[in-house]
Amino acid sequence: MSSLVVRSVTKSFGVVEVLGGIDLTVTQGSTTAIVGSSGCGKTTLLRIVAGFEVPDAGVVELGGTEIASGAAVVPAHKRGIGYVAQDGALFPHLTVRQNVMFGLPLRARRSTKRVGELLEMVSLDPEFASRRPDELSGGQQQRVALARALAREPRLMLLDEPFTALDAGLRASMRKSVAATLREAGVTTVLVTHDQEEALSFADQVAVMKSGRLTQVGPPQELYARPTDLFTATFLGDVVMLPARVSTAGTADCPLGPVPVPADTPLGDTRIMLRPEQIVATPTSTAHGSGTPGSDATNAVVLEREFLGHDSLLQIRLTPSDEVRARYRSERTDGVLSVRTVSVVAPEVGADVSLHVLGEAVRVG
Ligand SMILES: Nc1ncnc2c1ncn2[C@@H]1O[C@H](COP(=O)(O)OP(=O)(O)OP(=O)(O)O)[C@@H](O)[C@H]1O
Repeated sequence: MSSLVVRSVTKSFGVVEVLGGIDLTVTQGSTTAIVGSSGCGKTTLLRIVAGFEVPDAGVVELGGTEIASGAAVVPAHKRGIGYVAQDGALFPHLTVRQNVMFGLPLRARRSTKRVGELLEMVSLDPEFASRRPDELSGGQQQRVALARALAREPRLMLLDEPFTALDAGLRASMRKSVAATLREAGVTTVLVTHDQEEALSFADQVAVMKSGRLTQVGPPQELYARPTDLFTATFLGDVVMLPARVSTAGTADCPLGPVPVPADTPLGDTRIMLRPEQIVATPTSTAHGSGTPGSDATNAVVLEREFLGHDSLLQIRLTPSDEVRARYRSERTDGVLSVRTVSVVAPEVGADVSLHVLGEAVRVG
C-alpha cells in the first residue's frame, strides 16, 4: 500500500506562514491535483512530501509509515518518491539513454532493455535514446524526465507543473498520456498546477489551495458542481450568483424561476450559484416554449457576445417581471449574467432571449 497521508502540516519561512495546516489523503494508485494561484504554497507542500523541505509541525505518511514528523525525517533518497519538475531538469550533457539509466537502480543499469521499456511506457520512440536533451522538443524532454522518474519504480510520483512549458495542444495530449501511463503503472500521483482545467481533467481528486490552506478536496465533478465557498467556485470556473429563496426542499425560487437545488439545502433566503453553461438562452422569436419555465421573469436581452471558438460567452441583462422584482427587491435582479453557449447557435447582440436552467444550482456560502 502506498497511500499518502498528510496531517496538520505547517511551514513558515521566517515570519511568513506558507502552509497553515494541510490535511490530505491520496489513496493507493489514485491521482490528486493540487490547484491554486501562484505563491499559495503548492510547491512547498510537494517539497515537504518529497523530503526537500522539513515541516515545522505535522506528519507525512507513505504506505502507513511516517516519512516526516516534525524534524524527524526519512531522507529524500530513501522515500521511494519520483519527482518531475517544471523544466524536467535533465542532465544536458547526457543522452536520453544515460538520463533514464541514471534513474535505474545500480543492478539494473547493465541492461539497456529496461531503458527501452521505459521509453515505450512514455510513448517515446527508442530512436531518441542517443539524442541529448537539446535535440528534443519540450514535450519529449518531459517524457524523458518522467521515464527517469519511473525508472526508480517510485511508490509515489510528484509532478510539479510538468506541462507548463508546453503549448496548448501538446499540453493536452501529454497530460492524457502521462495520466494513462501512471494509472497503468498503478503509481500514486500528486500533480501541482495553477491551471484549473488541467487539475479537473487529470485527477481523480482535486484539492484547491488558497494562502497555504486547502479550501475543498474532492472528486473533480463534485468540486466543480458543488463548491462549498465562493473562492473554490470562482477558482474552478466562471460563476453566476443569484439571490434565491428555498421554501420547499429541493427547489430554489430565483429570478430565473424555480431551479432545482440539492435536497439538503437549508430553507430560507440564500444565494445560489450556477455555471454559465447551465443557462440556455433561446431567442424568443424562435422559442417554442418547450423546456423554458414559461414565466416572463426568465426573459433577458443579449448585451455582449464574445466569440471563443467552440463556445461564445454572452452577457445578458435580465428583464424580470414586476412580481419577481418585488420578491427580490432588496437584491439586484436586473443584473448582468454570463451565459456560455455553443457558438453555432449563439444569439446576436440585442436579441431577446428566454432562459432555462440545466441541472442543479447550489448554495454557496
Ligand atoms: N526557501 C524559501 N525561503 C523563503 N520563502 C520561500 C521559500 N520557498 C518558498 N517561499 C515562499 O513561500 C511562498 C509559497 O511558495 P511556493 O513555491 O510553495 O508557491 P506555489 O504555490 O508553488 O507558487 P507557484 O505556482 O508560483 O510556483 C511564496 O511566497 C514563496 O516566495
